[in-house]
Amino acid sequence: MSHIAKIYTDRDTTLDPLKGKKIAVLGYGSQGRAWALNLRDSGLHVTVGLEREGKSWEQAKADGFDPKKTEDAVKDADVVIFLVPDMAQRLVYREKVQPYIRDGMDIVFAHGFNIHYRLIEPPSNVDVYMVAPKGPGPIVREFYVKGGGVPVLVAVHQNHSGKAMEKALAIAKALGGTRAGAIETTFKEETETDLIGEQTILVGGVMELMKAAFETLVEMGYQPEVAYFETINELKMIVDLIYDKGFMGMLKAVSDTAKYGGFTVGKQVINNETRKRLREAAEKVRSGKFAEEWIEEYGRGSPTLQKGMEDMDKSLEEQTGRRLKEIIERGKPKS
Ligand SMILES: NC(=O)c1ccc[n+]([C@@H]2O[C@H](COP(=O)([O-])OP(=O)(O)OC[C@H]3O[C@@H](n4cnc5c(N)ncnc54)[C@H](O)[C@@H]3O)[C@@H](O)[C@H]2O)c1
Ligand SMILES: CC(C)(O)[C@@H](O)C(=O)O
Ligand SMILES: [Mg+2]
Ligand SMILES: [Mg+2]
Repeated sequence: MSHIAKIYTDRDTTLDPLKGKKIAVLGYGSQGRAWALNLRDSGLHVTVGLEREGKSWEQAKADGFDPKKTEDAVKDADVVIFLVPDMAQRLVYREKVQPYIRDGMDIVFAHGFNIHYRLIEPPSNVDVYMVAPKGPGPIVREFYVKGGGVPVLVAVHQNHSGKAMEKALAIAKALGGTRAGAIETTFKEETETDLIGEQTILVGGVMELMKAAFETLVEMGYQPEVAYFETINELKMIVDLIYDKGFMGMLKAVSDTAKYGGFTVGKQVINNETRKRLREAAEKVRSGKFAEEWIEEYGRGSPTLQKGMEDMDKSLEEQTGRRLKEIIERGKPKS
């Protein structure tokens, strides 16, 4: 199969389609704060819309915004960006956005969940598009401030104006995304790959593999501090090498003993059985069954999510990490 993705960079993009437009950023959390700050620093007109006064409201004010109630930010806006949690978007849309939709408004997402699974179905007289950063919100901000940018995916669901992709690319540019690159995709591809990625590797897979390795060493009687540095702290350095220089660059930096053990034992730990389960998890996303399960869990007050957070907070690995924080901080490069 030969396919080359369409990738846009700063050279192919302009902020013009959004200049002078009023942009409402709904939510001021992980992505909301990064988007509001990056878009404002790129010269766009941003208003932060929030449900109520509280932590986000205070943070937005501290960052120099004058936050408004969601509906007030929306009433005035040309472009409405959904950066509240995925599960909260449907209600915010129904109660605070839908009543104020005007012809030619833009509805924008950072992840396709609510459109792909039809939880939000905007009318046909608006543009619906997505700019999905391939990285956590604080990194989207950090890279931008340091002159770089986190790569993004861009997609158009509804192109009422005929200019939806140009506007998606303008947001991608203002976010810093096109300093790296913006890959064109669909809501379906972004939604499914994002969920599969975060479950099987980025969040779920990495966390469980680190925990399993740490707990195995501790069960065998090794010191938790030694186990922490071995199975959790050093992973960043290995991943950074892969990030900077690819797998070959990483392999060249580790010993032959590590290469040989890695090639042989890695495949025994992550074996065909693991790949089968990875595929099953991916199919569960693709069939919509995961979305159904998550919506149901959220409807019950997210008990599993809350327990996961509580258990992790109390875990020996997290406690050990906290105890070693001073040492880890002291060792970090200073520039
Ligand atoms: N977190 C990430 O790094 C990341 C990366 C890529 C895409 N996304 C997508 O960005 C969007 C926002 O995710 P996030 O992780 O930044 O969100 P978040 O959990 O950090 O959002 C918190 C913000 O939403 C507000 N909020 C919380 N509950 C709410 C409710 N019930 N109703 C209205 N507002 C509420 C909070 O006050 C806060 O301002 C999602 O679509 C997500 O999939 C997130
Ligand atoms: C940062 C991630 C994991 O890539 C994002 O997809 C999220 O949902 O937070
Ligand atoms: Mg995600
Ligand atoms: Mg993601």
